[in-house]
Amino acid sequence: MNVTVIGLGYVGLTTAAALAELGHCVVGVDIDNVKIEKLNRGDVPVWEPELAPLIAKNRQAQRLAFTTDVHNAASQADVILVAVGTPAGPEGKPDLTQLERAVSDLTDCLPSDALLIIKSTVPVGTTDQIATRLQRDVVHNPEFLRQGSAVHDFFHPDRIVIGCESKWAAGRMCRLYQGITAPMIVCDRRSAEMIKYTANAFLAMKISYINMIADLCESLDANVEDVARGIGADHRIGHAFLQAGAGYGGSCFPKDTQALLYMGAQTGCSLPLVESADQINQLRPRRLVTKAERALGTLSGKRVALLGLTYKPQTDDVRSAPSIAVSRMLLEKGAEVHAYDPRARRFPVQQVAISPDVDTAVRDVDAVMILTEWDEFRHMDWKRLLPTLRCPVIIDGRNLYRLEEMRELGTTYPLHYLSVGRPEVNTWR
Ligand SMILES: NC(=O)C1=CN([C@@H]2O[C@H](COP(=O)(O)OP(=O)(O)OC[C@H]3O[C@@H](n4cnc5c(N)ncnc54)[C@H](O)[C@@H]3O)[C@@H](O)[C@H]2O)C=CC1
Ligand SMILES: O=C(O)[C@H]1O[C@H](OP(=O)(O)OP(=O)(O)OC[C@H]2O[C@@H](n3ccc(=O)[nH]c3=O)[C@H](O)[C@@H]2O)[C@H](O)[C@@H](O)[C@@H]1O
Repeated sequence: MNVTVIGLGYVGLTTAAALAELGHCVVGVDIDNVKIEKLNRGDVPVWEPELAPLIAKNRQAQRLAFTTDVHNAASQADVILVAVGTPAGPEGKPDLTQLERAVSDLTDCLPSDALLIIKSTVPVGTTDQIATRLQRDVVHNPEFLRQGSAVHDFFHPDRIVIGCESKWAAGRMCRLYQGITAPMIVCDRRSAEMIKYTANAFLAMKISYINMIADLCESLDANVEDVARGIGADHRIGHAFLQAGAGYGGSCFPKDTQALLYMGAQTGCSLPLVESADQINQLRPRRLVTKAERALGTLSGKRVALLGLTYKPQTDDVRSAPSIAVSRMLLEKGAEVHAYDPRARRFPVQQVAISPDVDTAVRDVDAVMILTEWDEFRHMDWKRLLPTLRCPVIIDGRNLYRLEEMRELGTTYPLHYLSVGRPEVNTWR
């Protein structure tokens, strides 16, 4: 089929390349000239594992092309997917400006037999409104891929959700995804929109739940990792998303939980579980900064190195990353902040001094704070690094190291190791 994908961010670009790999003839459209020029030169504007070779392969096979010309691309299409951004606006209300523009750009070039699919995460009722406006069946097909494993997730989804009103649309969706083995959940458009928010909020609740329990573990001298292992073994709970730490970031969990709360407020329906998940998450950065303050007495005049700026490993994305709130708080308390991340781009807090490597970042600092679980940090040689620190304080916001390992290290190299929901190791003072 001829497919047009509008909006080439993490989702749109991955979807375009993966649909081409399935054998479709795909044109990716974006309003960002620079992005399209880059793609047409063979560069990939975002870093996502497996994506660059997939794009190169399908461009070479002439199944994938990029343009800013939506009219030309859409007029040939059997299927048009919209994957533009839907960021949070004031009070958590989703900002649909990009979507509105994409839909109006399409109104005068949409072939009568083309299927329009909204893939962006949108408030319940949005796809219905677009269908009414365009007077045709429009599908809502939410995306569940994760950054860092987007290509893998596209080809191995747990399910494909199709919100539509006609058998014709559902049939075309089956053809679009032919080659992918996954249960198809066909439902109405509003329920499909609701599934997306409900799934993200549930995962966010799981993380906040274990973070809440981690805080209690600290007060009661228990170990949250053992607790997570113990509860996760119950298949009704499961092991996934029980990693306590700095809290969730990224462009989706924070904005989608807030969007759900906004929808609740609009309809007079309170959502206390989601509200608590959000509140608990917002307090995670403060909790880590307080640990640093406790270990050092004061943060004023102290130098702190942040290891990891992205909201999770295997991505270059820093949107709503815990590192942003942590660095702002440290700076407010008078600390000097240095940071290293293997991939992060455009960190928004200007006063943070970005170092080219770990060695430079941690030299002469009063504390090291780990915020992203990059493999590089997991395998660091602390025996070599600890003597280069001014104070041997490690605040591990992602529980990267085993406590026995740190206790053993502490017998030869005095240190103060503070992690999340686990007993401290202190052989320093
Ligand atoms: N990032 C993720 O992992 C996931 C995101 N989602 C949802 O997918 C949607 C897209 O997310 P991302 O890919 O992260 O967005 P993004 O912000 O990375 O990219 C959006 C792209 O759309 C382009 N764009 C904006 N207006 C346009 C227009 N009128 N015509 C053509 N292009 C236009 C922008 O230039 C940008 O390249 C959002 O609704 C998000 O909530 C869903 C699942 C996963
Ligand atoms: O709607 C979206 O955008 C996507 O949001 C998440 O994907 P993503 O944000 O890319 O990454 P996750 O792996 O879910 O991690 C999100 C955040 O939660 C944190 N997290 C995750 C798991 C965990 O156990 N503990 C924890 O703190 C991560 O560090 C990260 O900051 C969902 O997992 C995807 O299914 C969804 O499509």
